[in-house]
Amino acid sequence: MTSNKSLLILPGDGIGPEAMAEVRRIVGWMEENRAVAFDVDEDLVGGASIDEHGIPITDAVVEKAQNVDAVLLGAVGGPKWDDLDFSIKPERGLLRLRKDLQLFANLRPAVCFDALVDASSLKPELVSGLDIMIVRELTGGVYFGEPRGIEDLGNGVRRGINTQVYTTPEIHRVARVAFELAKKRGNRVCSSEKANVMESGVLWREEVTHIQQTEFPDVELSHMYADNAAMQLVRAPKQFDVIVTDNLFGDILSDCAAMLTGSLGMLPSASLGDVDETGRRKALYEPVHGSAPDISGQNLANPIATILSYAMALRYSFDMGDEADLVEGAVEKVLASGVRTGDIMATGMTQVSTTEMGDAILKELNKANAQ
Ligand SMILES: NC(=O)C1=CN([C@@H]2O[C@H](COP(=O)(O)OP(=O)(O)OC[C@H]3O[C@@H](n4cnc5c(N)ncnc54)[C@H](O)[C@@H]3O)[C@@H](O)[C@H]2O)C=CC1
Ligand SMILES: CC(C)CC(=O)C(=O)O
Ligand SMILES: [Mg+2]
Repeated sequence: MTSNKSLLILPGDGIGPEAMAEVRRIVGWMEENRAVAFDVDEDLVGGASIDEHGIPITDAVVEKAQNVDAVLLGAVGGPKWDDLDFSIKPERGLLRLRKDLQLFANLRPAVCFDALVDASSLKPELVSGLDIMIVRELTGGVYFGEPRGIEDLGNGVRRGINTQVYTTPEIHRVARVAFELAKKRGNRVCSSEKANVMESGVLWREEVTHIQQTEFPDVELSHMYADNAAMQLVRAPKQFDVIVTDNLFGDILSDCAAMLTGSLGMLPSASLGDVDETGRRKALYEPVHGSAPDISGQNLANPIATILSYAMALRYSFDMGDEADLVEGAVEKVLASGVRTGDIMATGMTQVSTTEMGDAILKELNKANAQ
C-alpha cells in the first residue's frame, strides 16, 4: 500500500463539515478498497478558527496547506461572524489561503448529469449534455486590490472603496491555463470582461488576445462583455466551451452556471497554482457553494459538490483518474436511481438526507468495485 499522498481537510463552517463527513467516508473507502493510503490531516478555517483562535486562519494552518499535495475545503462563513471587522471575517481565511498559496486558476466545471436535466430551472434541451468549464482568476482583481476600505467623509457621509487591478503576468498565466484546457476539450475559449467601461477590462482583452496569437493560434478565441455572458449563460449555455474571466465576474458567472446543472450543491472546483520545479502544483479543492446557513445543522445539504471536489483532487493532484472516474460514476448512478437531496428533488424521486446520499454513493462505489 502506498502512503505518500498528503491531504489537508478544512471542513470550515455551516454545511461544510456535514458535506465533508461524507468525503471522509469515501477517503476511507479508497484506502480499504483501492490500496491507497492518504496521509490525512484536519484543521480549522473560517468561523471555526475564529471561535478557537480569534482569527479565520492561523499561520500554522497556512503552512500545513503549503506543504500538502492537496487541500480540501468545505465552506466558510455564517451569520454568527457577519458583524466582525473585515480583516478577521471567516471569508478572509479562505482568501488568505488562495493568495498565500498563489492559487490563481480556479477551475469551475459546470456539467449537467443526464438524470438532473429536469432539475435545472432551464428547459431540458438547453442544458442536456451541458459541459462547460469556467476558469476564474482567483488571486487578483477587486477582491484583493488596494486601496480598499470604508472612509468616513464627515456629515454622516461614508465612502466604500475597492480597487480592480490586474497586471499582464496575472492575465497571461490564467489565460494559458484556459487555452491549455480548451485544447483538451472543444478548443474554444470565450474571454469575459467589461472592456467597454473598465480599463482593467481593456488590458484583460488585449493580453488574452496576445497569448492566443503568440502561443495558442489554433485555439478559437472570442470575447464577451460579462453582463452579456451572464445573459448568454441562461439563454444558450451550450455555446460555451471554456470561459476565462476575472475574480469577481468568475464568482458571479459560476454561481449562475451552477443552476444550469440543477443546484449550487452540484458544483465542484479546483484552485491551482503554477507547477513548481519538482513538477508539483499547489492545489485547493472546494465546492462552489458557501456554508448555507439556512439549511446547516439539519442533515439536508447536498454533499455532491464537495464529493466531486474530492474527485477533482484525485484527478489533478494525485494522478488517480480511475478512482476519480469511480467517484463520478457512482454519483451519476445514484442520481439516475432517483435518490435526491432536497435541492435537486423532483416528483417521483426519493428525498434523502446528507448522510443517506453518502450511503447511496458508497453503495454504488462498492458495486462498481466488485465488477
Ligand atoms: N467558498 C466559500 O466558502 C463560500 C462562502 N460563502 C459564505 O457562505 C455564507 C452563506 O452565503 P450564501 O450567499 O447564502 O451562499 P450559499 O452558497 O451558502 O447558499 C446559497 C443558497 O444555495 C443553497 N445551497 C448552497 N449549497 C447547497 C448544498 N450543498 N445543498 C443544498 N443547498 C445548497 C443554500 O441553502 C442557499 O439557499 C456567507 O457567509 C458567505 O460569505 C459563500 C460562497 C462561497
Ligand atoms: C471568499 C468567498 C466567500 C467568495 C466566493 O463567493 C467564492 O469564492 O465563491
Ligand atoms: Mg461565490
